[in-house]
Amino acid sequence: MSRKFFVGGNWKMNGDKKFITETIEYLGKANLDKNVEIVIAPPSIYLECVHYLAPRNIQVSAQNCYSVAKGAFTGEISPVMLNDIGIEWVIIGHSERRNVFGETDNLIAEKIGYTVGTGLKVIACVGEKLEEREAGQTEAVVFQQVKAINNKLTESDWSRVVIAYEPVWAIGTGKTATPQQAQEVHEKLREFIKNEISEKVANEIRIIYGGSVTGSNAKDLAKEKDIDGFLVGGASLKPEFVDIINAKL
Ligand SMILES: O=C(CO)COP(=O)(O)O
Repeated sequence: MSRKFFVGGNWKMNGDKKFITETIEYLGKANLDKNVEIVIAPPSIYLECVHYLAPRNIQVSAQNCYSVAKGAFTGEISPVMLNDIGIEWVIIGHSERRNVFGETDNLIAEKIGYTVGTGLKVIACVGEKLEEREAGQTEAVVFQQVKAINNKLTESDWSRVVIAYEPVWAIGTGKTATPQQAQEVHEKLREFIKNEISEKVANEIRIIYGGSVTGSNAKDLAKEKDIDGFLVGGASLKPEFVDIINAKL
């Protein structure tokens, strides 16, 4: 079963108009692996601008959205409105949303369920904290996160979802999971999905890794059989993002 390699660049709350112009120009000129699905996620205020400027081989993602179409939810982003401006992807459940903004497994599952129903595609993030890993709870935590999402999805909805395994201890810390550590969790997640959802979903779903991915560690991570791509934070703001996209070449 071959799954298309997927590389997402999560800019988080970074970038300005000058950065966008320069980055789009740089990515537009770069030689990018044609077999890779590439998605960049700028802050919401720049979504339309990046969508307008981005070369055709690069899709655009929001970093978050809410679980209803419209209403009295000051400051929130509607999946229906993302569709309206031509955005195809949304990151939901990022660890910064979970840990800085207190989003629960349940809220994240609600958001993913609603968003996939509107026709958008979702990068659903899961991952354990350092203390959970040290307590031997990694599997229990990520399985529970996936289970909560599955409660809100049908089997066919999963074709619109990419799972990003992002161990919280590896995000923005420079402490990348080793290829073996990441592969181990990815493999277990795939097995869990096979038992909990279906063999088809387990075979087809992309499970990508995030957490201090760089131009120099991407190649080794990309060799692992259950690592189907990356969700990149800091390095997606730098020219080395191209090396990450091209990690399979
Ligand atoms: O959170 C991440 C991507 O969503 C990872 O961030 P870093 O690549 O900066 O560790």
